[in-house]
Amino acid sequence: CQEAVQSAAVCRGASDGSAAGAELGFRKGAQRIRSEEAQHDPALPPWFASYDPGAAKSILNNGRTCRVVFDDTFDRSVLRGGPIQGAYRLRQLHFHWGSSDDHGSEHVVDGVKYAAELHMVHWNPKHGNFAPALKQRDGVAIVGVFLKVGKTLKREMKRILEEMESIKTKGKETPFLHFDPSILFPKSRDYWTYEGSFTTPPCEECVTWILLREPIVVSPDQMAKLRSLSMNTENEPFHPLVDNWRPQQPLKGRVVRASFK
Ligand SMILES: N/C(=N\S(N)(=O)=O)N1CCCC1
Ligand SMILES: [Zn+2]
Repeated sequence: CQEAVQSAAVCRGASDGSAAGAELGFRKGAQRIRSEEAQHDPALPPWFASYDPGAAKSILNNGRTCRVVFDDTFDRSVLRGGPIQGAYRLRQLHFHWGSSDDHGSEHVVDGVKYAAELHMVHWNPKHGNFAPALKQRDGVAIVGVFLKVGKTLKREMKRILEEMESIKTKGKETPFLHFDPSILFPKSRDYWTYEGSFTTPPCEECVTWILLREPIVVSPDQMAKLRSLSMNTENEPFHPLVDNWRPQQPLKGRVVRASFK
């Protein structure tokens, strides 16, 4: 079943798989980052997240990931600076992870696969709503954070992981209030950025990726908590929710910029 999760979600060119589609699809899917080839851009400013803890609403299992949802009806929790213009609203965060610690991230850096990857999805309110923003090249900005397994636990992940019990199966959702997700960020604000797409089909090419260089460290128990989720509903046979990552796509000549030397 995990294979189905992986293979069903490869981002290709146009849905008809045509050559033209392949050309158009050059932004699709997560990328392999080669730090040597990333171009340091000294003009790239720092990025800033100013999140209102009161914007947190709920946490859910949709059978593909665990997602925390935020109120994005006004500029309440926003991302600014970095490669984006203006303030993008935080809509949700979710994770991708593997069945073991040696894989799970959607981006790969110099051949390194991390155990998991956190995505914080923001959208550009100049496009009115989230749905129309998906049709725009400057519609969405996603901050990606790698999770590495180490000896220490990430205390700031505790609240999210404590909720795994109550969202064990697909379709479960529970209130999740007073949470500022900026506590999940690593110390360093160094990042890579490139113009890409969502990693799940139809892989809209509307995403400015802001991929943080420094991973956060979580404990083996914390990773096990994430892997304790199920893909199935409570009335279906058990299928562990693991390997919800997508195969990386070749960069195809796209430029990845680095905010650091
Ligand atoms: N694929 C996605 N995010 S991701 N994995 O590219 O960050 N999304 C699809 C709709 C909302 C977010
Ligand atoms: Zn994602």
